Amino acid sequence: MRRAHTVDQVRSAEAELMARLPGGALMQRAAAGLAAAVADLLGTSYGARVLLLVGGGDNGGDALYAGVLLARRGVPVEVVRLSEHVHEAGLAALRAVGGRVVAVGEAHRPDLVVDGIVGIGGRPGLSERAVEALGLFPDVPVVAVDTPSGVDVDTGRLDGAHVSAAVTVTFGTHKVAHLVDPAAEACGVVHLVDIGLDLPDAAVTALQADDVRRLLRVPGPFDHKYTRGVVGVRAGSERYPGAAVLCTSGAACGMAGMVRYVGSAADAVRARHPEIVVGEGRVQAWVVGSGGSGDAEQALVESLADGVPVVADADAIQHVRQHRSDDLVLTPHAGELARLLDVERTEVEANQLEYAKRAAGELWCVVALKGRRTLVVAPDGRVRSNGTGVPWLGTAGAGDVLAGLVGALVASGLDGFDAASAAVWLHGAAAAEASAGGPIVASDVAAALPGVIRDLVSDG
Ligand SMILES: NC(=O)C1=CN([C@@H]2O[C@H](COP(=O)(O)OP(=O)(O)OC[C@H]3O[C@@H](n4cnc5c(N)ncnc54)[C@H](OP(=O)(O)O)[C@@H]3O)[C@@H](O)[C@H]2O)[C@@H](O)CC1
Ligand SMILES: Nc1ncnc2c1ncn2[C@@H]1O[C@H](COP(=O)(O)OP(=O)(O)O)[C@@H](O)[C@H]1O
Ligand SMILES: [K+]
Repeated sequence: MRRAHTVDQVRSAEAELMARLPGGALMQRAAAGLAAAVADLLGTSYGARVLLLVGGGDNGGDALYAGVLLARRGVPVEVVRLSEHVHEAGLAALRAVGGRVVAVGEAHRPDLVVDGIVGIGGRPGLSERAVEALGLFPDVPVVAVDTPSGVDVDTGRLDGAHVSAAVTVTFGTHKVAHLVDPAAEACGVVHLVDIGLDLPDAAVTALQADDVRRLLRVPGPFDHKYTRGVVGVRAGSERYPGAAVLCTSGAACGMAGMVRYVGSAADAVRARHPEIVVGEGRVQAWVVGSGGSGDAEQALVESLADGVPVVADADAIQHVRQHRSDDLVLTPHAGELARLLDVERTEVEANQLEYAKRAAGELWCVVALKGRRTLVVAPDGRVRSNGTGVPWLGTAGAGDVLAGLVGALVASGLDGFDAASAAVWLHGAAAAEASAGGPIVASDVAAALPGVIRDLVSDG
């Protein structure tokens, strides 16, 4: 499990640890991890240069002490100071090993820029001088120290100018901005350096393969189709029969013992999946709304009447205020969540954590806000951010497959929060597998699911 903590949580843990260690020890640990990551990126190329952009806080101190370690290994290091007062001892140590302070405009072209402008003490946005310094070598990759400067660390929002890093080296734990878009995208690849912090429960987590494996229910010797769970799908319409096929394809990933289908696209569903049973019957979970068009409200009402958990997708989502349940999973994209909350789509895209939490709290349900990093939020405020997937997954019908998959996992016995988080992980992994770097359509994602699940459960 990857864990992200808030700035306050990190500061308390740091204070506790610092009280037990000699002064400056944590900064030395951070700097050593940072220098190692930078050296790795520079590789063996002789004479590779590093430019440090250094602000007035301890983030700049980390950058300066990492510069010391790099300079000792023969790397030419230059520093642009972006504050009147930078970490004096760090600067003196760097000068002592040959590091040079240069004015903006005097710097040699570096192979890497190190962003030590601000870290967890930073406010969103950047000063004009910082923007100017970053603009000197726009094509040179940036390694961000702890967080890309300018992002809102506790929310993942972007508000004004910010660093876009190729790599972010962070200390002690991930921060929320590393796992929540749009800031997460600005972090590039995130590398965590352990500095020995003792931390409380995380604000945001990200499941890894082992976590998903532990959640999945593998059939035992005495299981049969009914003990494994039956998932019902009410999806598709005259207008969108394909959504019924895609949603049932996700449901038919093999994790439930049976899939039932109710709706107007029965012929298309049967033609693709002869194993799917058409017609009403007992189910352990319903999936409703994918491509449901005008029939979605009726489908939602009928599904809720069964008193089992319901996954509401697409057209069903806008009706959940009128038809409430306390065992509901919503799978909106930003546009659908915006409609539910009566705000603009761009607002939701810019404040993903806030709006996903708002909907989960207001409607007391699980919300999976789909996107590059899908966020799954429980009504009690727990948040999981998904790290699998590829941009090729942004293709019509991919959401229908996901809704069916969430339903299958709920029917197999997972609660809505675990089902949604495991499903988005598997869905993203299946997309990556199917894509292998190239284009895919939604059916390819569904087709790749059993193989991804097989590899996962047989790996453990
Ligand atoms: N604590 C620890 O044990 C450890 C901490 N570690 C490291 O310390 C970092 C936190 O250091 P920090 O607390 O000194 O804050 P930091 O992020 O450097 O910035 C604060 C300074 O920036 C300024 N400023 C703010 N916003 C700004 C903006 N938008 N644009 C420009 N300036 C802005 C603000 O000045 P102000 O404007 O408020 O006067 C203030 O001077 C942390 O991320 C990690 O790297 C590691 O060594 C491990 C151990
Ligand atoms: N840039 C992206 N990177 C990774 N995944 C993406 C990206 N864009 C969209 N996705 C994923 O693709 C799926 C699209 O679902 P959705 O928007 O509901 O499409 P549809 O309604 O056509 O089925 C979601 O699972 C979403 O998380
Ligand atoms: K930084």
